[in-house]
Amino acid sequence: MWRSLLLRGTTCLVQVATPRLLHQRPSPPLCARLLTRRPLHRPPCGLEPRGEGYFLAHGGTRAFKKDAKSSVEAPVSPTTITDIKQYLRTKEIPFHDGYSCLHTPSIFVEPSARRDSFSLFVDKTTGQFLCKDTLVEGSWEDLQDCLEVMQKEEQDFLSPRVLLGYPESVEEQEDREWELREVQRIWSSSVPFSDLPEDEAQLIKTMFQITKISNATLKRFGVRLFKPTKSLVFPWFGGPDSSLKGVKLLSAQSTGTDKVIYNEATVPKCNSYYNLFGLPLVGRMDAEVVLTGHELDTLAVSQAAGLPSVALPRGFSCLPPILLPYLEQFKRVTLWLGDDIRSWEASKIYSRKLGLRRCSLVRPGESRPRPVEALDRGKNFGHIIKSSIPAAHKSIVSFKQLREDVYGELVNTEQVAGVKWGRFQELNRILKGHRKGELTVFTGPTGSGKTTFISEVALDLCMQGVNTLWGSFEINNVRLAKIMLTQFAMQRLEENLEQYDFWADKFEELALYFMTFHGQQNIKTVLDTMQHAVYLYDINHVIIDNLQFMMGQENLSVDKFAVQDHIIGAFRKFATNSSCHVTLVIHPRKEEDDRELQTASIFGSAKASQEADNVLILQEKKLVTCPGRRSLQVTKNRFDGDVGIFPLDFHKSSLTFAAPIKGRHKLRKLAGKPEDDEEEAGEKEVKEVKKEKAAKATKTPRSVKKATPQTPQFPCVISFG
Ligand SMILES: Nc1ncnc2c1ncn2[C@@H]1O[C@H](COP(=O)(O)OP(=O)(O)OP(=O)(O)O)[C@@H](O)[C@H]1O
Repeated sequence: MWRSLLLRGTTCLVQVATPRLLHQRPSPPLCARLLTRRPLHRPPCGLEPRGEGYFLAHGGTRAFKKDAKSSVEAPVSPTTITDIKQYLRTKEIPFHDGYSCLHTPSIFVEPSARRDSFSLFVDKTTGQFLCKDTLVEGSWEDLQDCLEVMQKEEQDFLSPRVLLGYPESVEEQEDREWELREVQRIWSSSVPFSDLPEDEAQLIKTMFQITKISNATLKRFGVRLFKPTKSLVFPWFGGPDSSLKGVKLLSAQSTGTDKVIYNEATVPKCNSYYNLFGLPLVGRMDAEVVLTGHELDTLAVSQAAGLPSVALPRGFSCLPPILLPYLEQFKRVTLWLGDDIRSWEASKIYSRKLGLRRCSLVRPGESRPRPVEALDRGKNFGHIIKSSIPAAHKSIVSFKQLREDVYGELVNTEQVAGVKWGRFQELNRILKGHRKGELTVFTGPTGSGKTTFISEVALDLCMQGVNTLWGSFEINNVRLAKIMLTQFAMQRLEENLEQYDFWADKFEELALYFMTFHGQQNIKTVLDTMQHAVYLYDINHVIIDNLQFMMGQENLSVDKFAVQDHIIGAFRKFATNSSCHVTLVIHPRKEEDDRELQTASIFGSAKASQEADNVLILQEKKLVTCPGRRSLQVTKNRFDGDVGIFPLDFHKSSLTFAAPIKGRHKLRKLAGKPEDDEEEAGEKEVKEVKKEKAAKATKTPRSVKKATPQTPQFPCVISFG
């Protein structure tokens, strides 16, 4: 098969003979989402893969496939590090074995002009490559193609200008130009701190609780003030020419108490904002860095510890692999991402990406707050960084090594219980929260609303910063996204099309991804894709709707329930190993008209029910007084044993669920260990009846405002000018 690479500028096609591709297509690029200002008539796009685009850059400007939401496909030919090394050796390409990447000489720079002889980085996990000198990037297959061309044409380098995967549409070009203008406009109308009158500078510093950060530090990092919104402006300088690529604006809002809420906005939008703030100040020979979760923390570390420090672009919510090459030079990386359990968990996960042996982690605690607070409280930074814990852990540990972890769990019980739902207080009450690494099994009668309900449950978490991946095998991604968008906007957008762009723009900022599978799938392919997405997008929650779509490919000559057990076991293992929550939708094994479903209605064997941490059942009958009304029953909760059931009202126009109005229904909480209740959950005498507190939730109308993501990871929109 011949593969085409479009030659930019000359518009001619180069055809590259790649025998390897006779049997397989290269994996499509994993695309970033681009800021869009879409005219209303345009339909929602990009939920399904639309042909193949390549992820190659041109002249320092990234080319992105324009997708409204990211779709994730299975890596067609999962590349192993052994394959990559083998290939490079056969092509006689020298390489260094780095922490997360292999380093090779860039084939996009003339040999005589190479500043750094090893400036092309190949990700050891995915094979994605990036040339730091030219910013050309692409898949492993793209790189192989380039090498084949070079060899065939006996060249010793390729011009980066020849490579661009797909032509930019007029609209894309307009968007990019608009962004550039916007970045320039904000930057040029912002004022350096040193140009502000002293009292004004102090006032702003007080607002942001950074009174201890000196003007000199702010100046070194180029932080400015954007007066119209009283926002701090953090610049993104990048590329070989260190040009201005974007800006992040941080605004502070007082809550009346001594707490301050920060709102962030970036241009370009957060999903294509790849700034490691502080990077331009890192010297070529620096071997140590402190990685923080916020620009202000990086300022604090730099000032107080005198160490190089860089901040992740989206807080601790993700570490995009495309940034890994920039961290390769460091022999020691200290991760000091925040002061809570979520940032601590994230630092453990990111140290795997960065290479465990060079990473050490600052454990959050009373004496180790986040850096900007540590500066405020006069903490000893040298001591905190020195006492960070090596990420590489031994297989066997003593209680001495665990005691801090145990203490951390005891003092942070609320955080340990997981992320709280914003819309489902009853779930918070029973399950306490949504925790990493757990497996939830969810079932309900056919057509009862399982997909609709779990969609809102997952959306709610996603809005709290839980990076989410959907595997919807039954309904296609466009329909699923439509359901989610309706739930997000809490209204029928069909009747309010003029609001479509407003909600779609906000929805697009959620860290929400979709697998592009439809129909029967092989479990291994699905697990490979999930693994891939966890690495690329730091996914915390995967929803598989539903398990039956993995059964068809397995050998059903063996016992069907044994197959189901095997699949559930595989998801269980994935959840544990990847620290990722998996929610598995399963059709019930049997449905009888006059009985509610039970845990036993789902599983083939007791072994399988042990694998799940949580079992949730959407009940449709009998347990409630009104026929047709649904209830959500939790029949297993490994975290603390609480189980229970609560009624749900369905709002057809917004496709959302809510607790019914006070007094009409009662929340029933079943006492005892969940295992005891499994058989009798719906029939047993309810031992503990609680007055429904849901009134609180219903008193506050679920307004449009509530649907707006407010977390620091997903910035609110600030309008400029
Ligand atoms: N509580 C409810 N009351 C009435 N209709 C509902 C309710 N929940 C969902 N629906 C509607 O029922 C239809 C089926 O919903 P959904 O696809 O979520 O069910 P499901 O249980 O996932 O179906 P399946 O068993 O086929 O997987 C949809 O049109 C949805 O809007």
